[in-house]
Amino acid sequence: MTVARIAFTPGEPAGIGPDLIVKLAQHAWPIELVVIADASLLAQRAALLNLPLTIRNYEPDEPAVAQTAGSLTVCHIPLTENVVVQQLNSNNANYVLTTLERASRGCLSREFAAVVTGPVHKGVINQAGIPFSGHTEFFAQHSKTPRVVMMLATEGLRVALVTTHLPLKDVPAAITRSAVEETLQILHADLAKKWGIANPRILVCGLNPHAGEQGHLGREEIDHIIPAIQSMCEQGFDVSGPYPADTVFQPHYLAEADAIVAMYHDQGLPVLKYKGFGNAINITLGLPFIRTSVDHGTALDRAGTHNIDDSSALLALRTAIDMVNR
Ligand SMILES: NC(=O)c1ccc[n+]([C@@H]2O[C@H](COP(=O)([O-])OP(=O)(O)OC[C@H]3O[C@@H](n4cnc5c(N)ncnc54)[C@H](O)[C@@H]3O)[C@@H](O)[C@H]2O)c1
Ligand SMILES: N[C@H](C(=O)O)[C@H](O)COP(=O)(O)O
Repeated sequence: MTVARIAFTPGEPAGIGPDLIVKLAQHAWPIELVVIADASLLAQRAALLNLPLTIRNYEPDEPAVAQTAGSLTVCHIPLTENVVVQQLNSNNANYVLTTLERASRGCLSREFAAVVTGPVHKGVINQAGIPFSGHTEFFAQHSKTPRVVMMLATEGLRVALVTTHLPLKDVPAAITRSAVEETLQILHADLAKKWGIANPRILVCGLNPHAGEQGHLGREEIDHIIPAIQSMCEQGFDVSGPYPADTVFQPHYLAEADAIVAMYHDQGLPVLKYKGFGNAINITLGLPFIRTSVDHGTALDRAGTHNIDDSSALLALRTAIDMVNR
């Protein structure tokens, strides 16, 4: 049986991404885990954490081998400057983006079966003068995919977003009928393909308080969201709403739903993270490859300490492996 290769990008080098991959390396994996990062950074972080680590250079032309505990296969990308743990350095922003670009290129060429990402610091990349709003947008742009969907998932709840990293003032204009309908189509297709749910049931939030109160508290529901839902229903999809976002996250609604669609980041993700922070994953739907990620950020204050939770990273990797196998 051939062994799949999965790329891992640790993200911000001063944050907990390198710690997470050193911790993941303490397990054996049924795939070759190709870490796209500076090899000396990983060796230094393992030493700091006092964890065993043998680094093997990635050889793309050799057959992939399953990962043994205590080892990592590293596709070396050199840092621009040495890393001081917990200290952001905008001079390493290009390094971070080079790791993402290498992973994306490898996924598009099928060198890698999937990519799992650690957390990046969006602010420090922008501080370096490079416009960047997130992995989701980066991978969409790099793969020339016009629309992708950010979804976070934990036990008992999946939340997909119509808009991603957008200033709140720009959200209403982005809630168009086509944006909502395309999000629903991508979500429906990926729930079927990646989770094996034959006819997913999707509940859609409104944008305004009380889903617009019949137009008295905003018209986005009437003008855009309802027409998109109706169109999906006419095509035979099990989609309902718009529901007021403050009431839809109740057990009796969730019991009937495979996913909730929220209109913007902080409408849906606080609920998801309250329910499952640390035990959730972030997945980009609609990309031409599998991408999963942790549900948390760079946690700079905890980098290089033993005080981190690697549950989300473990779940992101296990989910990617399951999806590759499926
Ligand atoms: N996947 C990603 O790339 C991703 C996701 C979210 C946030 N971010 C970025 O991370 C940066 C910091 O964001 P933030 O401070 O809002 O969120 P954060 O998740 O980094 O930290 C929030 C709190 O949770 C704690 N925490 C986070 N992950 C933890 C873990 N694995 N174990 C133990 N404690 C953990 C932190 O110490 C902090 O107290 C921002 O630049 C943001 O854009 C990146
Ligand atoms: N929106 C994500 C979250 O809150 O967890 C996070 O910023 C990561 O986004 P990307 O996967 O696009 O980097």
